This record gives sequence, structure tokens and C-alpha cells, in this order.
Amino acid sequence: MAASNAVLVLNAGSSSIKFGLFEISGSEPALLCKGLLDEHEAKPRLVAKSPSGETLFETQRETSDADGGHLFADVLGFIEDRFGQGRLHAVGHRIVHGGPDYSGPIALTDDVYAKLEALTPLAPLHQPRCLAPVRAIGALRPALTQIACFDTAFHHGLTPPASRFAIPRRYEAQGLRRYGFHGLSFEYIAGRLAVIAPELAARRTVIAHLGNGASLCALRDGRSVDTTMGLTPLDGLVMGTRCGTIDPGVLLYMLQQETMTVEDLQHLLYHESGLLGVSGISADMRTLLTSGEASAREAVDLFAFRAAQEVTVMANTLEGLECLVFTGGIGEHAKQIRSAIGERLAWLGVRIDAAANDAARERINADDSAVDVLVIPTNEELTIARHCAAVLQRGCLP
Ligand SMILES: Nc1ncnc2c1ncn2[C@@H]1O[C@H](COP(=O)(O)OP(=O)(O)O)[C@@H](O)[C@H]1O
Ligand SMILES: CC(=O)OP(=O)(O)O
Ligand SMILES: [Mg+2]
Repeated sequence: MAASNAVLVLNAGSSSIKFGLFEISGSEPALLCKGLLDEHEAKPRLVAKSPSGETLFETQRETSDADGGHLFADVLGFIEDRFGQGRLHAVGHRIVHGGPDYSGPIALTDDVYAKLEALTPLAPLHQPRCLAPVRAIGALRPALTQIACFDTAFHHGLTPPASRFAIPRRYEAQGLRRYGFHGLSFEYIAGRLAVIAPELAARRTVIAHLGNGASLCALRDGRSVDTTMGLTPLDGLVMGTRCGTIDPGVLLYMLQQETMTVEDLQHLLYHESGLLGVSGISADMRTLLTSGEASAREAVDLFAFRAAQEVTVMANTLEGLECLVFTGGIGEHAKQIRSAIGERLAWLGVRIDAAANDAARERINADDSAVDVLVIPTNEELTIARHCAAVLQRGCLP
């Protein structure tokens, strides 16, 4: 029987479920394979690749099931066939909202699960997608340990005024505050920055995680001191289908003048707004960048305008800007977006080198830039695997 030393990591985002299988016997988790579970398609699909990107396994279901359970059965079956029965020791999950109670990873019990499920209204696009695999895997392999790793945990130390909303104080006592998200990505980037550019580790840094969801983190001495998402992952930047920061009067208008229900309004803000709403074409940055339509250009322009605007808000919290890091699907791959944001920040001394940006080099600032500008691919799965290894080593199991 194989040594039971592997952890399956599931990273359920708003537009995809990424997975990674890691061996956790050494000092750093080692990737065994990675892949994608695509349950959005009419025919749900699983693709597994080797660490170098060669396809190891691919399967497609003829029909979709409500909770994607078939795909989790497929991924567990693949792992057991390829890496040995009994090899899998635990499953680590990205859980988007940890609420006020969780400042670090925790083993999932029925009690923890119930608390996380109760947070669904604060992340309606994400929390059900993050929790569905927990339930499916619990039903398929009840003996497997499951561990929750939170997007909110990295921002847990945020303090007023950054964490505070200007509403009556009694609501803060009920937990209405800025939580922040994408923390597993920001944590990875903070750690990576300390390795690849230790001279920048103490600099005033803004990390721009630009993916289907998008947010910024103001980083001081490796810790989050401000972020653009708030109580929910709806705040801050323009996103694929989310509006980001908006005049709250618009919401009142929708409820009163458009006589929308709360459900309609939630759908409008989470699913119909952002790049999709403004372009009327797509939520996908790749599609918009190649479209010739004026509305696509305008959506892209608004995305970059708002991102640059919010970088200055983060720089204000940091009392300066010395380092800017791009990550996430758009941050890593869309050179046009990096250069558009850089141009809008020229007055802060940001200068991007066109050739370095085109080649997506790790460092893309020009020599005369007052701000170091880097592109660092994120790795939320590795962060989750590290947390799982720590939880398992501490023996903090249910
Ligand atoms: N080569 C590319 N050029 C422009 N945009 C890209 C490219 N590759 C991915 N993207 C964009 O990245 C976004 C998805 O980011 P990602 O971080 O993978 O999403 P998620 O939030 O689901 O994890 C999409 O808008 C996609 O169009
Ligand atoms: C929190 C969030 O917005 O996540 P994603 O980018 O996966 O949508
Ligand atoms: Mg993501």
C-alpha cells in the first residue's frame, strides 16, 4: 500500500475549479499533478496534467449533475489509479469567506461546515461553489480529512480605519467590516517576493490580483494593511461580471425605481455587471481585447481606469508606492492591461518597459521607474498545500 502522504487541493473560483495533488513528506509540498474541473459545461470535464504540463488524463461526462459530484468521483478515481490506493491523506479546500471566526486553516467538521454555509449571503457567487466539493468528497470518502483554507485569513489583521465602514457602530459589532479576499494568492506573492527580490520585502507594495475576480492588497512588511474587497467580494475593482465599488444610491434606485427584488439586484451585481455588463459582449478579458467593438474597448478602459484609481487608494494607506506586482489570469497574461494601468500611474513615477512587458518578464519596470513593477504567477494551490501540511503536522484534526 502506498504511503499516505498526498494532499488533494481544490481551488474553486468564480470561473473555474483548479486542482493540484501534492506530496507533503518533505519541507515543501511537491506537485505530483494539476488540472481543471470544468462543471460549467453541459458535459463536465476533468483534465489532469503532469507538473510540466503534459496531459495525463482527460474525461468528459455526458450529462451534468447538480453539484458536480461526478467530477469529484472522477478525480478521486484518477488519483487512486495513478498514485495508489491509500496515497491520499487529506483534501485542502479554498474557502472564500471565513467570516470573523477563522484567521487560519482549520479541519472541516460538521460544525465548521455549518458556520461556513451560513456565510453564503456574504459570498453568494463563491461560497456554494467552495462548499459543494466538501460535501461531495465527504459523501464519497468519509474517512478523508478535509481542511478549509480561507481567502479572508490573510487580511484578518486589518484594523480601523481600513477595516471600518461609515455606518452605525452597532453593525460593526455584528461583524460588518472589510474582510478582504484573494488572501491565499496575496500570501503566496508576499512569500515569493521575499524569495525572488528580498531587497523589496520591506518596501511599500501593492499586489494587483487581476483575474475573473479582482482585488488589490496593500502590503507592508509582508502583511496586509488594506485591500479593495470588503464584507463581500463585490467591492473594489471592476471584475468579469461584478460591478466593484458603486454609489450605494444606485442600489436604492434599482430597488425603488426599477422595483427589483433583492434576488434580482444580487443577480445584477454579481452576474450581469462588470466587464460583461459594460461591454455587452463578454466577461472574458481575452475576448474583449481581441474584439473590435467600441463597447469592448470601453469596458477594458474602465477596468484599467478603476484599477489604477484603487492603486492610488492603496498607496495612500501605505504612504507611498515602491513596488507594484501583477498576478492572476489578467495580471499575468494581459500586457495591454498592465501597460494601461502603468500609464495611468505615470504621475506616481511608474514606468513600464515595453519589451519586458511584452515578454511578461518577472521585472517589467524601466530603469528610470520610481516603482519596481513585477509580474509573478500566483499559486493558490501551493499555499493551500502548505497550510494543509502545517495543520496535519500539528495534528489539529477533528
Ligand atoms: N492570455 C490572456 N490574455 C488576456 N487575458 C487573459 C489571458 N489568459 C487569461 N486571461 C484572463 O484572465 C481571466 C481569468 O483569470 P483567472 O485568474 O484564471 O480566473 P479565476 O478568478 O477564475 O481564478 C479571464 O478574464 C481571462 O480572459
Ligand atoms: C474572491 C474572488 O473574487 O475570487 P475569484 O477571483 O475566484 O472570483
Ligand atoms: Mg482565482
